[in-house]
Amino acid sequence: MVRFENVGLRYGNGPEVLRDLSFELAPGSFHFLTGPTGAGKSSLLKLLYLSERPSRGLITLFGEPLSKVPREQLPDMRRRIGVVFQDFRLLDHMSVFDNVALPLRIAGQGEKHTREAVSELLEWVGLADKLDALPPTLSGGQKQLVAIARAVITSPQLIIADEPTGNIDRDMSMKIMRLFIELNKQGTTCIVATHDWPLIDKIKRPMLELFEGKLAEASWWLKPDETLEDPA
Ligand SMILES: Nc1ncnc2c1ncn2[C@@H]1O[C@H](COP(=O)(O)OP(=O)(O)OP(=O)(O)O)[C@@H](O)[C@H]1O
Repeated sequence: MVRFENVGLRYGNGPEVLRDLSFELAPGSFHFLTGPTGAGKSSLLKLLYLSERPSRGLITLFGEPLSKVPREQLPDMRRRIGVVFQDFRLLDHMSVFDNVALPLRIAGQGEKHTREAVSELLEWVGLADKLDALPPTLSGGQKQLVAIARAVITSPQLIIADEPTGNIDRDMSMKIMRLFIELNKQGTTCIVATHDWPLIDKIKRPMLELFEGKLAEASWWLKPDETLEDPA
């Protein structure tokens, strides 16, 4: 699904903020991405959702080396990726319904299909009663649920979340993580950047750990005999 080979990233003429990254995310896997502030987590995710290009090394996404994908095909590739941000990035002047519908409308889907898909997803995240609400009237957790519904409405193969539970209370954080786990069980590959150690500890999934732009040698991985349990 994703392969990095000796990838480095620098912004402009600055120093490399990511160095010698080599790893693979198998189709259907779930990984946490951790590391201290400034270690490069968001930068690594930007490479994954095609918002930055590597300064060196090779990234292969969906089996295709990115350096060989023509620029005009990048939007198609981007549509196979759902992204969730810590600050939600909802459009405040649009209703919850319209925010979630937006990716389908941009893709030119018919209104009947869009209505059905949006209703189903808002039911799934537990916001069926908030269709007409404007984002500023929602709690942080509810905004994140809307952002997740919007991220998955195009049925992406890869979900990328950058600190999705930052500033969200514990119960809602668990609910959000359960949604990612449900998506993963349906086959979506997930990578979730977080500092939330209690969540990581509870959910027990493989982890990529960044320190000063490099992957730690001793990232913690599930032992082969350790069973994955659903969070309580
Ligand atoms: N657009 C940019 N231009 C220049 N430097 C940047 C840019 N974005 C990030 N950086 C630098 O890259 C390094 C890694 O930043 P990044 O945001 O990827 O870290 P992070 O691990 O996500 O941090 P945090 O946990 O605080 O969000 C930092 O030194 C940061 O200053």
